[in-house]
Amino acid sequence: MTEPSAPPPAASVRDLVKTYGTGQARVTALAGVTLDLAQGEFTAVMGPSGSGKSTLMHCCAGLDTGDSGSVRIGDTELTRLKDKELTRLRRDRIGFVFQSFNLVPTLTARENILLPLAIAGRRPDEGFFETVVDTVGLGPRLGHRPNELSGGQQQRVAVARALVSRPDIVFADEPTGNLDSQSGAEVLGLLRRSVHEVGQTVVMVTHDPVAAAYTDRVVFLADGLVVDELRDPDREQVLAVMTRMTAAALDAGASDGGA
Ligand SMILES: Nc1ncnc2c1ncn2[C@@H]1O[C@H](COP(=O)(O)OP(=O)(O)OP(=O)(O)O)[C@@H](O)[C@H]1O
Repeated sequence: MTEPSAPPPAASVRDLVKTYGTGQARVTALAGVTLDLAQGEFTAVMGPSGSGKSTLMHCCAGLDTGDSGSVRIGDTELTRLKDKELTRLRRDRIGFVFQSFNLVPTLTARENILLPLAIAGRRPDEGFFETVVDTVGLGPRLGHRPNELSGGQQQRVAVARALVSRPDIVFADEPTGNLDSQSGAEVLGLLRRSVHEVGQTVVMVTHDPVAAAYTDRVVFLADGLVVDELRDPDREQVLAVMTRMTAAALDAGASDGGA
């Protein structure tokens, strides 16, 4: 008899290297990242500007490819997929939330939420649609167009759109970057509920220690490598790691300058 095995990670990255440019303009964005993202967990990716956060997220989401190493979504190895298969994987198994909402201005909130399913030719599961709309708290505003909604409400529509197809993993790139703190808290609370109540896997890039404190785990990048992580973080712990990383970068800069 075989033992029941633990579920595979929602995403796993092995020795991922990504460079941009050539010659003197060559930049190493990812220098060999290895990382597992567990199913049903809310993970934040943090690190200084230029540390590789967006590149890592884009490679994990099949929007960009590394030079070497591997990226899996579940047990699908992305580097082996042809363009069409990658497009289908992004459409069917991945959800996105962007800093700038990216809603279609001529469609209502309801139509925006259902758009990815319509594009995929899938019928919405009415029960789950209601659950998502309840969780997002948009009921009376579903008939409104984006320009009739506040920034926070627009981002909640974008989160609902990412959740409604029940993707294997949702990638959120600074989802609260354009929001005031109250609206940001609503969006973060929503993402956290989607993880803890619906079992969604969410990965979020953020610069904000308050946002990171909503997550189960924070992974810190510096110079294209994972350098630290925290479990069940609070804001002070996140700030302490960020301060330590800034001091280490200043030290390294000072010794480079002295060399
Ligand atoms: N298309 C590109 N062409 C050239 N260099 C790039 C490109 N995209 C990213 N880079 C470089 O790769 C490195 C990592 O960039 P990336 O955007 O992943 O960092 P980040 O941590 O997301 O930064 P930020 O917090 O400022 O958004 C940086 O040095 C950046 O300048």
